[in-house]
Order: sequence, then C-alpha cells, then structure tokens
Amino acid sequence: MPKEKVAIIGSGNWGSAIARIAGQNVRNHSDVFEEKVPLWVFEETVDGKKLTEIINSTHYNVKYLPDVPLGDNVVAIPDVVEAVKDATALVFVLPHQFLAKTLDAIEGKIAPNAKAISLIKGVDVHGADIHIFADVIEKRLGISCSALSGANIASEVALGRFSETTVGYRPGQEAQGLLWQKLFQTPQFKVQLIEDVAGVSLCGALKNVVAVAAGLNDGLGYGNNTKSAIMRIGLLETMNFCLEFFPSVKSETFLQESAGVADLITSCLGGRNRKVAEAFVLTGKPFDVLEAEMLAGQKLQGIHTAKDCHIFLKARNRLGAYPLFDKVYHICWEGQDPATLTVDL
Ligand SMILES: NC(=O)C1=CN([C@@H]2O[C@H](COP(=O)(O)OP(=O)(O)OC[C@H]3O[C@@H](n4cnc5c(N)ncnc54)[C@H](O)[C@@H]3O)[C@@H](O)[C@H]2O)C=CC1
Ligand SMILES: O=C(CO)COP(=O)(O)O
Repeated sequence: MPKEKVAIIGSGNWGSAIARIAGQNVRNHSDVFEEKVPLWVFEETVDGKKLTEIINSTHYNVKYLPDVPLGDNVVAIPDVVEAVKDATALVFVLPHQFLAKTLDAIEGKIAPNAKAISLIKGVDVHGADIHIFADVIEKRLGISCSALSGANIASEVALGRFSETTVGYRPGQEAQGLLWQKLFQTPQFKVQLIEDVAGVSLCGALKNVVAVAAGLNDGLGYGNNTKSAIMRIGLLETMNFCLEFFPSVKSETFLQESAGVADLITSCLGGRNRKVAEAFVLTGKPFDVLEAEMLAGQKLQGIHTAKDCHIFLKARNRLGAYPLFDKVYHICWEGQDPATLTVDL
C-alpha cells in the first residue's frame, strides 16, 4: 500500500507543537507514513532572517514555539501549494481568520485521495448560517475532514506534559479516525475517538468565549466561585448551542471527551484568551493592542467567536437563550462595562 504523506498547514504555537508530534510519529509508524513532514509557514522575517530558513537550519520555530525542537524531518515551506503537493493527510491548524485565503490558494491543487483534519477553533458565520471549519474544508476541497480538539495548551503539550485530546470522525469513517490517532497519539498525548465532528469542533470554538469571560472575571478580581459559575453556565450554553443548531452532536462529547469540559477548564485556567481578557480589564487597552503586546504574533480567537455567535444568534432571534455568550460580546465589542459581567446571568 502507498504510504500516507502528511502536510501541516499552519505553523503557529499549536501548529508547531503538533508538527513536532507528527514528525516523531511518522518515524514511529514508518510502515504507514512517509518520513518527511512538510510544514506550511506563512513567511515572515525574524531577526533579519526568513522564518522558514531559521526553522530548516535550527529545527526550532523561534517565533511561535521557541523552546522545543520540531525535529529534522519537519520541513518548513513558504509556498502553501508546494507544501500540500501530493499530500494525502492534510492537517489544518491555523487561526481561523486565515483559512479562507489558504483554501483559495490550494483548491484544485491537492491529491484526489487526500483526507483532512481540522484543529481550528472557531465558527464560520454568515448571518443566520453557521458552519464548523471541518465542513468548510470538506466542501471547498471535496474531501473528508475530521476534527481534533481537546484540553491542549500548546506549550504544555510540546513539553510532553500528559494531555488528552479528541478526534471526531465522520459517520462510518472510523478508519480515518484511527489514521489520525496513529499520527498524533503518544504516551503523553492520548487521542480518544468519537463519531462526532460537529461536537468536537463546536466545543473547541465555544469554550474560547467562556475563557474570555473567565479572564474578565479574573481581571475584575471576582474570585473562584464566580469563575466556576461562569464555567458551568458556559458549558451549559455550549451544550444548548450544539444541540439546538447541530442536532447530530453527541451528548457524550460534552462530559466524556477532552474536547468538552476538559478543554473549557484548561482554557479558563491557563489559555491566551483568559490572559488577554484579564489584561483588558486591568489596563483598559483594546484587545487588538493587547494581542500585539502580549502574544508576540499569536492570535486570539475568543473575541471573534463571541462576535460570530452574536451575529448568528441575533439573526436567529435567539440571543436571549445565551446570556453569557452575549455578555462577552457586549463587553468586548460594544464598550459595555466589564463589571456587568454577571448581571442577568
Ligand atoms: N495555541 C494553542 O494552545 C492552541 C491553539 N489551538 C487552535 O489552533 C489554531 C491555530 O492556532 P496556533 O497554531 O496557536 O496559531 P497562533 O495563535 O500561534 O497564530 C500565529 C500563526 O498565524 C500565522 N499568520 C499570521 N498572519 C497570517 C496570514 N496573514 N496568513 C496566514 N497565516 C498567518 C502565523 O504565521 C502563525 O503561524 C487556532 O484555531 C487555535 O484556536 C488549538 C489548541 C491549542
Ligand atoms: O485551545 C486551547 C487549549 O485547548 C488554547 O486556548 P487559548 O487560545 O485561549 O490559549
């Protein structure tokens, strides 16, 4: 059987951490995968040098994951079309705002037998329409797309701290789930499988809104009881949102999978959305300024997802059923006083 050729599309903080794991696992499963792992890098200059050249000479992504080597079989490529050429296993792991342009570039240029997996956390909203990014990828490229999400702060995964994650696969396509498990699972990074692409994707997207609320809570100094209430209400709104708008979602995903409650907890305790939202309250600076100052090129997702949810729920006349999500929107985008965070919850 021909071997699978992996390509990683995205090389930020999580993209780099997952490229490292994939680079190790293709060698551990050399009967299944080709050894070289092309990594698409959005080219930029770091200390006067091209980031791709730094990665390929040092094997470190010095900008987005400076402390952990990627491995010498992970090869940085600045041209996304070249990176995905002949690849049969496409891993999409880039901030969601850059996906559309990336799909424009590679549409019609991928292997006909390719399959994909989305590690992207966010939702694609156009008025009253909402899609998960695995569906966007699947539709645009005409290939099957699974989803991976879980309690996975990238820096901790990269350091080999024990973590779990969830791969959601399409109905009847467990074989693809098993392939992705082979690519990503290590003794320190346990990959569970469930036939629920939508549930895995939506839990990953919506917990970022809850994490922003947790960060606002921390900035306000409201303490752990309030934060726990935010997490509980946030999980409830996530579950209700999934079951209302994506009825195929499995209820097991919420509590039995890392993609559900576990990701919500880690993000509310330790994620970037939490950190920047706390600073928003403490400094009064806008989110885009804080993102640039605090994240060194990494991107925030939660405030954008809050806006997307607001647009969608307003168009569906369902805002009233999701008070926490909507509160985050109003505080982040409409200048509402953060101190109103818990009013009306
Ligand atoms: N960092 C984390 O701990 C985790 C992130 N995720 C999700 O994974 C996805 C990717 O996140 P990260 O890898 O952390 O990215 P990141 O937050 O580190 O973003 C930086 C990346 O964006 C790229 N970029 C900047 N401008 C661009 C442009 N104009 N076009 C294309 N790319 C551009 C940069 O080259 C870099 O690769 C997101 O959806 C995120 O929510 C999921 C689990 C953990
Ligand atoms: O998705 C994540 C952890 O699973 C990372 O969350 P942040 O983007 O808030 O850091």
